Amino acid sequence: MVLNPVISKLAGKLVVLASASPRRQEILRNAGLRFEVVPSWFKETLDKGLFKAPHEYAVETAKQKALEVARRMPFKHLKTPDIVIGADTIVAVNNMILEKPVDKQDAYRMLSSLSGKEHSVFTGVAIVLCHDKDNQEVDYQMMAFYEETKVKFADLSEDMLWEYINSGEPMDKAGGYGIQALGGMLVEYVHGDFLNVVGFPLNHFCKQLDFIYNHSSSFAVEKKGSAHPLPNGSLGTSILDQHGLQKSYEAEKHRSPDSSSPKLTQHIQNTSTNSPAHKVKRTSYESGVGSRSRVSNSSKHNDGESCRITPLNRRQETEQSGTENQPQTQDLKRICELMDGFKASKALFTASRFCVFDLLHNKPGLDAAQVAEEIKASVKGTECLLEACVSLGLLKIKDKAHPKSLFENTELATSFLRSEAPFSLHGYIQHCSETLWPLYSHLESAVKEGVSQHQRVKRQKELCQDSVCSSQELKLRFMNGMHSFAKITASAVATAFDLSRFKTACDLGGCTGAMAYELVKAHPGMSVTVFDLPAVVEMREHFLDHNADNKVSFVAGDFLEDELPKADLYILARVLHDLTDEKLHILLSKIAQTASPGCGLLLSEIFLDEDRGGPSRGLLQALSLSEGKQRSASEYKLLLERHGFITAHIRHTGHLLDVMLSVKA
Ligand SMILES: C[S@@+](CC[C@H](N)C(=O)[O-])C[C@H]1O[C@@H](n2cnc3c(N)ncnc32)[C@H](O)[C@@H]1O
Repeated sequence: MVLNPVISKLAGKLVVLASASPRRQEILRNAGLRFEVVPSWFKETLDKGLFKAPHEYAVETAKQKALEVARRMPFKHLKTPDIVIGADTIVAVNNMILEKPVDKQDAYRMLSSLSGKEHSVFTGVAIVLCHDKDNQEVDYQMMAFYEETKVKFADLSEDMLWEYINSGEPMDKAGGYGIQALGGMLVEYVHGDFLNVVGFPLNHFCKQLDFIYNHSSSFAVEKKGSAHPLPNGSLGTSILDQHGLQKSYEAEKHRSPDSSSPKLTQHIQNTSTNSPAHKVKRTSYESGVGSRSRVSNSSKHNDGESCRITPLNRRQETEQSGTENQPQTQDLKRICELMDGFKASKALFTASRFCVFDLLHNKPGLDAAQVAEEIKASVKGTECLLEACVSLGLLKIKDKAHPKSLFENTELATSFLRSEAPFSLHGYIQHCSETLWPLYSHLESAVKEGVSQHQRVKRQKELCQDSVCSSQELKLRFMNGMHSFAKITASAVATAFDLSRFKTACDLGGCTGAMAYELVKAHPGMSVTVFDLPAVVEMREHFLDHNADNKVSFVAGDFLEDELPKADLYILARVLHDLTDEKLHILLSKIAQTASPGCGLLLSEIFLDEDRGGPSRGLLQALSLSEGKQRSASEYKLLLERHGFITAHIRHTGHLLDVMLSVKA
C-alpha cells in the first residue's frame, strides 16, 4: 500500500505496544500496523522536579514504559519482540504537568485550570529495537521523540464542568479530557497534530520509522541474526527545534550501565536495582526486574516463576554449549506460546466468569484470600489465578513494597474486562467460554467429519445433565456475546465510509441493534431498521438504547424467507460467513430484488488475505466449521457483483472487522 510504506516495513515483525490505551491502539490499528499489546508495569511516578521541561518528563516516561516491556517479554512471555513502542501523553499548562485525574475533585481542578486558556499536549514516544544475541543476551536500541500540540479551551461554566466530569469521561485521560469524544465540545481550537492530543502522534512516528528503516545506518534493523555490528555507547543526541519538534533523533545504544544518558541510567537503576541497564542476560532476569522487591517478599511468587522458566534455562545452557542455535530457540518459544495459548484463554474465561475484574474495580488492592472469600473459591486456586492474570497483563500488583500481593486491574482490564465498561468484552468472553470452547474441544471430530460439533456438544451436555441453562438463558448469552463484540466494532464499521446520503438503512441479522444505534449516532439523518429472527427480536428490551429509540426500529422475520424492509442501505455485519453458498445466494438475491439502483450494501466481515495466509482470527474462526466459510475481499466482491452490487470501497480497518461498501448498479 503506497500510503504506508514505512508501516509495511514492520510486517512480519513482532511489534509490541507497551500501552493499554484503547485510543493509541485504535490509531495504530487504523494505520494498518499489526501489533501485540503488552501494557507496561512501569509506574508513572518519576519525580517531575528532575525535568527542565514538561516534554522531557513525557519522553522519559515513554522510554521507561517501553524498556520495561522489552526487558520483561523474553522472560515472562518467552519471546523477544522486534520493536516495542512506548508512549506517554501529558497536558502542560503554566509549566505544570497534568496527568490522569485520580478522582472527580482532581478532574475539576485540572479542567478549571484549563478553562479559557491555551495549553500544550505533549506525547513522548519511545521506539525500542530488540536484538537477540547468540549468548542469550538481548541488546536494545532506543529512539525517542515527542510532539507538541496547542489546544485552547472555551470558558467553561461550572455547570458544563460538572456535567462533563459526571459523564465519567475525564477519569482515564491526561489533563482530564478526551478530545475525540465529549471533551471535543470544550475545545475552541487545536494547533498541530490532532492525533497527538488523542494519544499518539502518528505522523511523527511514521517519520521516525522512515528514518530508522530508510535513512539510518546506526540502527540494526535487518532480520534477527544478521544485525549490523553495533558500536558501544550513545549513537546520537536529541536536537529539538524551538517548536518542540524533534528534527534530529535521539538514539541510545543500551549496552552498559554507564550509558551516555545519566538520567536514563538513574531511572533504570531506580527500578531495576543492580542489573546492567540495557543488556539483559535471560537467565538472570529474576534479579534484575523492577518487581524484585516483591519477588523477594513473596517466596511463593518467586517459586512459581523459577518453576516456569527452569526448562527454558536448561535449554539455554544447552544452547550456550553450542549444540543449538538461535533460530531454534525462537521456534521453541513460538511453539510454547501455541501450546500454552489455551491456558491463557481459560485463565481469562475463569477470571471473567468469577467477575474478578468487576470485584477489583470496585475494591482495588485486595489480596488473594480476600478475593477468594468474595468469589467463594479456594485461596490456593484464587492465588494461582490472580498471579496468572498478572503475568498476562490483566492484573497488576498495587503496592510492590507490601508484604502481601495486593491485586488491582490494569488499564486493559478496566477498559475491556469489567462488565460495566463502555467497551466491555465480558459478554463475548462468556460466549467464547460457554459456546465456542466446547465446540473447539471437539476439533478433532470436526476436522474428521467436516461439520460443526454443535450437535455433539448438545448431546454431551444432555447426557451429563449439564443443560441447566434454559433456552432463554442460552439466547441471552448469545445476544450478550454478539452485543459486546458489536459495541467494540460498530463505531469503526459505521464510520468507515461517508454514508450521509443514505437516509434509511436495514441491518439484516442486526441482533441487539448495537450497530444500528452506532449508525444513527454517526449519521444523524439516518434511521435504521434492525431485522432479525423473531426469537432474537423478542429479547431486544435487554439492549435498548433510549437515546436513539425513535431512530431505530425492530422487525422480526427470516431473511431467507420473508419480505425484506425497503431501505437505501442494507447492512450485513458478520452474517455472510455463517451461510452456505446456497443460502448466501438466496439472501443476496432477495436484497437485490428489494433494493433500487443506487442503494448501498455495507458488508462487514474479517476479510482473509488474498493468499488465504491470514489473518489467523479468520482462519481459526473457520475451524468452528459452521455452515459457511471465510472469504477474501475479492471473493465477497465477486459474489456481490453476481447480484448486481458493484463494490465502491474496501477498507481493511486493521481493527477486528473489515468493511466493504457496494452500490446497486
Ligand atoms: C453472528 S450474528 C451477527 C450479529 C450482528 N450483525 C453483529 O455484527 O454483531 C448473526 C445474526 O444473524 C441472525 N440471523 C441468522 N439467520 C437469520 C435469518 N435467517 N433471518 C434473520 N436473521 C438471522 C442471528 O440471529 C444473529 O443475530
